[in-house]
Amino acid sequence: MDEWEEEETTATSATATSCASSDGGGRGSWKGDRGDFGRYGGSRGRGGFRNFSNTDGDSWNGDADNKGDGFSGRGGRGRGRGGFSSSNQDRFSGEADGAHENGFRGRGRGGRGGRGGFRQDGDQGGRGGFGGGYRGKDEEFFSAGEDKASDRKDEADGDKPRVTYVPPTLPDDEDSIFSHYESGINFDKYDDILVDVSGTNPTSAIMTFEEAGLCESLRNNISKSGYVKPTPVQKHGIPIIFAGRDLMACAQTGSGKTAAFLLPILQQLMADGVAASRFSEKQEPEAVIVAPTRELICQIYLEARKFSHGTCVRPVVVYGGVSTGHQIREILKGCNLLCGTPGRLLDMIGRGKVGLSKVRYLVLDEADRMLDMGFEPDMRRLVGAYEMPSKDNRQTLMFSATYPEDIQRMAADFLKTDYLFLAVGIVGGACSDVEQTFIQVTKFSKREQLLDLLKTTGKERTMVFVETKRQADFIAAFLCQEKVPTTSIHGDREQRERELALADFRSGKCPVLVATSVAARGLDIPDVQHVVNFDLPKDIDEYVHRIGRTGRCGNLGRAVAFFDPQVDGDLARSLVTVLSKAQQEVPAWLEESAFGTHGTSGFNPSKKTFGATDSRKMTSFQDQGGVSQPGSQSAADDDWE
Ligand SMILES: Nc1ncnc2c1ncn2[C@@H]1O[C@H](COP(=O)(O)OP(=O)(O)OP(=O)(O)O)[C@@H](O)[C@H]1O
Repeated sequence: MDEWEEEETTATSATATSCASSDGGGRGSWKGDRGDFGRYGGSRGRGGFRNFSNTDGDSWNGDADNKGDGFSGRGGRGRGRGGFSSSNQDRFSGEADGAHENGFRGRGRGGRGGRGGFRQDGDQGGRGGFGGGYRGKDEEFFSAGEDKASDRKDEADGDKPRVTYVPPTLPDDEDSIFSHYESGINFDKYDDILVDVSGTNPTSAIMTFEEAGLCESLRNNISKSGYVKPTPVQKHGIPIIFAGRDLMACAQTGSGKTAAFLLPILQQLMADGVAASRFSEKQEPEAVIVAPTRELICQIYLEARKFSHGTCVRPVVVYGGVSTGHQIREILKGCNLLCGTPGRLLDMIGRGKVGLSKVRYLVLDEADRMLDMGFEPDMRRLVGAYEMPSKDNRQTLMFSATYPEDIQRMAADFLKTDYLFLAVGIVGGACSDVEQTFIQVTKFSKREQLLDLLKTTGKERTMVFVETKRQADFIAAFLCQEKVPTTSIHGDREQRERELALADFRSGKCPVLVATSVAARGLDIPDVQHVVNFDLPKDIDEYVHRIGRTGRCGNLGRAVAFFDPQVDGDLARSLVTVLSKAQQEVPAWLEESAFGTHGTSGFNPSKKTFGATDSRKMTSFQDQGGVSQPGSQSAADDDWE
């Protein structure tokens, strides 16, 4: 066996993930009201909530056959030397006998950590070199695997569980590849959105896909995907990329940013006759795309696979929680466009399976997230990696719906000085197709309010966002107990559980998905009619991304937020700003909470960077009322603010 080869388990051996099953051992108890989960663990060595599925039916049958099942079993006992901290300020000590962030008390052993401490997914965590460990709220469990010697030592020692999960083989019939949901009644209203391109010598927009001069296979794939005309970010973004310019693009959630970068990249690779070759032990992709979460990068990969269908360009995806050996074998079949989460991508580079010398395009999706404190070091490692062309010798493309000013300034380090800034609509603004409602609550009334709400939504797909992984498990368990078919996704779940949870949600088997911020960005799930912010996030951008899981591609959506004045007061001003910029009614009580009893006269919306535009400009577009015309482009450095 090669160093990376390992025995694998396939998806067929995955345990169930949603609404209660019974393979968890059957000894523990779930004490619902106070969040005391007792021995709420599940399977060996993970200490997490996992037997949460009723594969036979829709609702969780908490009283009878599952009594004692599901929420028990043996939790993980970390024995790593490191620690685990997240932005939730929780801390897991590897010595703590399973009492990790979620407060689950595991029994028995399992999940022994290496140096990275808590190591949910084995081969991603705790390697030497970068120190490893869990980094950031609910996201990548990371290691970059530079220290191969210590990797091998870990593996040889059997000092860490090996990730053996191999995702199910993707269906390769055209119906599956090109399945899509319909754009909504407001799709044409995209054309009314103000667009601004700033920077020197901006390019002209295209109005149709025909004008883009795409090759036939790409045109066919676009049409099989149901795309008739480009969205504004595509109209402007595609020619900018064709012109070889670096780009920082901001457009509202669900407005087609993925195709805006994939189509021109694929077109240019095809035009240049790039073709995958399996005759190399080290693959050299021409394009590298990074995104912050596993599910999002998989989705981007599926889009790339769809658009490159029937061509010689081969996309590959790498992300944590999945067998490394499996992913290396996929890479070695040929790789022109590599999609990856940062930790696993750096790992593959460190292992010498991926070379960067041919990289022409580097794409950061959810760029503001990729450059914030959690991922910035990885991004700097990536651009500084051996053979990675300098920024002058590659095209760097950044996309997001939000761009805080400080992040924009830092992003400039990664871009050529003459990059273009594309703003479609209000930078950082919420999608106006999402109707936002706020309900004032107290901490103790939230669960009942949620239940009442879900009774009115019936089987419509609803995402319920909470702040912590423990809360996600707790609320999901509570809903299941109340016979609401529910599943959950968060960073403590194994990858196969995360994938199954999403699949159950997509299929409608579990129409309610309780999620942490791991699902806040980018996920494009058809027919999500509702988003509930059970807990509001601390950050307004996070709120904008969360509610953007509904109301996508011209469809209408609804977002309900529980506002607890004791906890959420700091967010009130930003919320008022988001609501008013999305032309939605601001409840008087929220305004009062934001500005006191004296009303809003003379207020300066949000101390935060919301509403920022191209940071190279000094004032804000919104604050000046905006002078750009729909679909217009400002000339170089036009003072459109
Ligand atoms: N021109 C188009 N015509 C029809 N549908 C489109 C078009 N462009 C994109 N879509 C579809 O719109 C949906 C949203 O696109 P996408 O996921 O790229 O949005 P996004 O802007 O990246 O959102 P987010 O900010 O949440 O990441 C997808 O289902 C995509 O296939």
